[in-house]
Amino acid sequence: MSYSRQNGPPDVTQTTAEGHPEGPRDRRTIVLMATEDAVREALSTVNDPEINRPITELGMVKSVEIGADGAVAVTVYLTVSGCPMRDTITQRVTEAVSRVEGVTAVDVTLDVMSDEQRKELATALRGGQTEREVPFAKPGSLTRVYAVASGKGGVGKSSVTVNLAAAMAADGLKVGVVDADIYGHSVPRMLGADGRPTQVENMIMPPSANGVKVISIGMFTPGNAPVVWRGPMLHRALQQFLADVYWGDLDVLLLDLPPGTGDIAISVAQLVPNAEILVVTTPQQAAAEVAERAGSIAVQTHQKIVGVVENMSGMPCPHCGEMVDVFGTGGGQTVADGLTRTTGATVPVLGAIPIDVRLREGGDEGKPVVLTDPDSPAGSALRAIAGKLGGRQRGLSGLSLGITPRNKF
Ligand SMILES: Nc1ncnc2c1ncn2[C@@H]1O[C@H](COP(=O)(O)OP(=O)(O)OP(=O)(O)O)[C@@H](O)[C@H]1O
Repeated sequence: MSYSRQNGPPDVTQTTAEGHPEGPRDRRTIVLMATEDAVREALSTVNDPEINRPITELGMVKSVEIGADGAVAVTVYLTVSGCPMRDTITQRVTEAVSRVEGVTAVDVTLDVMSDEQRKELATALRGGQTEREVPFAKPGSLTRVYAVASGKGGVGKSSVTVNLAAAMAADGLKVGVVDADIYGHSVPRMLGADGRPTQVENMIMPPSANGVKVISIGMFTPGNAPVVWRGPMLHRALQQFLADVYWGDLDVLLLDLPPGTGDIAISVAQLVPNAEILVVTTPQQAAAEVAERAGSIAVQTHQKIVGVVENMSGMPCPHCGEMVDVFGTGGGQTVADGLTRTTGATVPVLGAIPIDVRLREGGDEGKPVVLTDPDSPAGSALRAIAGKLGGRQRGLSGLSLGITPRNKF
């Protein structure tokens, strides 16, 4: 169809009926033509899958060209070459642009950011800060940080961490997990996070699974190689996980600590002094004594203990349903009472989780029981604890209230 000057350029986005020399009843359709503004607006609805912010804000749209036939060519910058999200980004861009009126075809070309562009992006993601700093330790931080500790290994600390994280994310909170159990990292598998983190300059994009962002040393070691690191290296790794990972605005960050009272617990206290300690123990008295020792490190580091979780608290007999106290009873309360005495602040038992085969299976398969079987005894106990921790008020201490004192005249 051709257009007279009178009708204007063919960038009109509506169909009209108007007068025509051949008679008023002749109905003409003006070809719908996409505008660059409309295409860019559509692109602003496309989030980068890892950073979770619009690609337009991240400087990822290199160019937009619209042909006379309505075919749109978009060139998108990837943050790194071989970005694992390239297909997702292409698909999202194609879908968003195809929805713009007048677009007849979409062609997406991928380019890669220069070092300079990556630096700018990393600085922008740090909120303009070029220096590395731990965002959760800043006075205005609204993220609640829980360091999950235990005395002995194998008491279910990682299982508890992963399930609490998944339950809070299912409740709509933005949740991250740092697998700080450097020697026994198991969180990614338990959460089903098998992706590798992408790096933009020295900023790391954490993979996410079941709505939870997660970072682990296991994502940086080849295969199942053991990590043989000493204190200062562990400290640097933890600092990187906290300062160099792009977490975005989290409601809750959970740190899965190694068992015992080692270097990492002290590093956590230095790097995130506002982290609150969550102690996991079994009902066994011997385990409780060690757990109490691990918890009481909080006295030296001046950290708060948010509570105790008793895991493996009995097992329902598969034949009669009666609870069998495989690991004895009372360990959780013993730890809570002991820590209350040591710290002088009330330390509650937040809940007791029974032994449940589904919890173990969920961990092996990367499907947390709180999601697959939320009403199972273990699932509902974990969800109740998550509700207590996730529902707590964010701290306001040290926050600017945005009040400007009035001048006195
Ligand atoms: N309540 C439970 N019911 C059944 N199995 C459980 C329960 N809690 C944990 N497990 C299983 O016990 C094993 C140890 O759990 P997990 O790895 O979470 O412990 P951990 O304290 O983090 O150990 P470590 O610190 O040594 O890594 C896992 O196989 C896990 O699936």
